[in-house]
Amino acid sequence: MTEANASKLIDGKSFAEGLRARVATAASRFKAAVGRKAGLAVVLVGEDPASQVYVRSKGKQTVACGMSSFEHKLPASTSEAELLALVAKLNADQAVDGILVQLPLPDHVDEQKVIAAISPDKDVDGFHVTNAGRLAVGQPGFVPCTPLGCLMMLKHRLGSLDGLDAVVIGRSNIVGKPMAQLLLAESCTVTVAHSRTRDLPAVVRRADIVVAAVGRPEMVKGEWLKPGATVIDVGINRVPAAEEGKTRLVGDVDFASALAVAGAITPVPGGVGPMTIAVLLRNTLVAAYRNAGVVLEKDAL
Ligand SMILES: Nc1nc2c(c(=O)[nH]1)N[C@@H](CN(C=O)c1ccc(C(=O)N[C@@H](CCC(=O)O)C(=O)O)cc1)CN2
Repeated sequence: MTEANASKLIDGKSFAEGLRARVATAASRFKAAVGRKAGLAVVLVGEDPASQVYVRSKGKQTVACGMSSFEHKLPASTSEAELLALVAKLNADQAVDGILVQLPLPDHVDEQKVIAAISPDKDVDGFHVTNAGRLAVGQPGFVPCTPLGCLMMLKHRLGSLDGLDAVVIGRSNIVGKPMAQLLLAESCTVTVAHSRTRDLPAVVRRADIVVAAVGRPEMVKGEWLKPGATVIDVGINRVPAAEEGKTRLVGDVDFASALAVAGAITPVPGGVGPMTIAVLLRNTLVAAYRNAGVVLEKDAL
């Protein structure tokens, strides 16, 4: 890669490392002030291989930052009632500041019901309708980790986002909608594009900021972009590799063609993904401070 292109990369891995270091400092201050570690409970139902990797990584990073990790691994046959009972137990547990139920859940469990059962003050995923509402009206709450990580990287790269045109491709509750809210709160002019959007390339070409969260491998092409645009690729898609039987990870953006046109871009892997877990740790610590009634230093995280 040329030096000019290398300078366009937004390195989520090293950004996440920096955030984790700040979380570790604030976690040790929390322990000194409150007399216990901040704690995160992660619940995994079933044996989805990717989810197992993410949950293991969450546990390891939680401990590495000086917080307590409580892992609950349940069989795929776990009933909705059993899962709801565990969530109720974790809601009442004083050692647990944050609760995360790894998604996706098996088909027989109603995801929305489970998310609704998590106390909004421990909902470090920011998926509860109360936190979605708080974000929509600009009240403090928990913001979903992936979009908050994207916003942190955008602000670090661009400074003020005031008045910029942003296009978010994808309208999921977990990424697209909260991402749009966050960009709106930064005074961007936001368009949310989706599968029914007419002439998507023309919509994308207007944007200073493109966030691709559509779940379709390499869909966004370089020729769609406004020259110099900042591109955040949320996609994590496993596709067949050139070598027989192997797979590789690609985003929702066609990286090679986009790199030639963009001003800045997140790679996959090593872009948005690592930030998702780092922001989870950040949210957990914020929850711990709030739940303990202790003030977290401004700009500590
Ligand atoms: N309850 C939740 N479930 C899920 C979430 C979430 O935020 N909350 N997000 C995703 C999965 N996820 C975290 O849970 C996650 C995905 C990807 C990464 C990551 O670091 N990806 C790497 C590549 C990893 C690989 O090689 O497969 C990267 O992009 O560099 C971290 C966390 C769905 N479920």
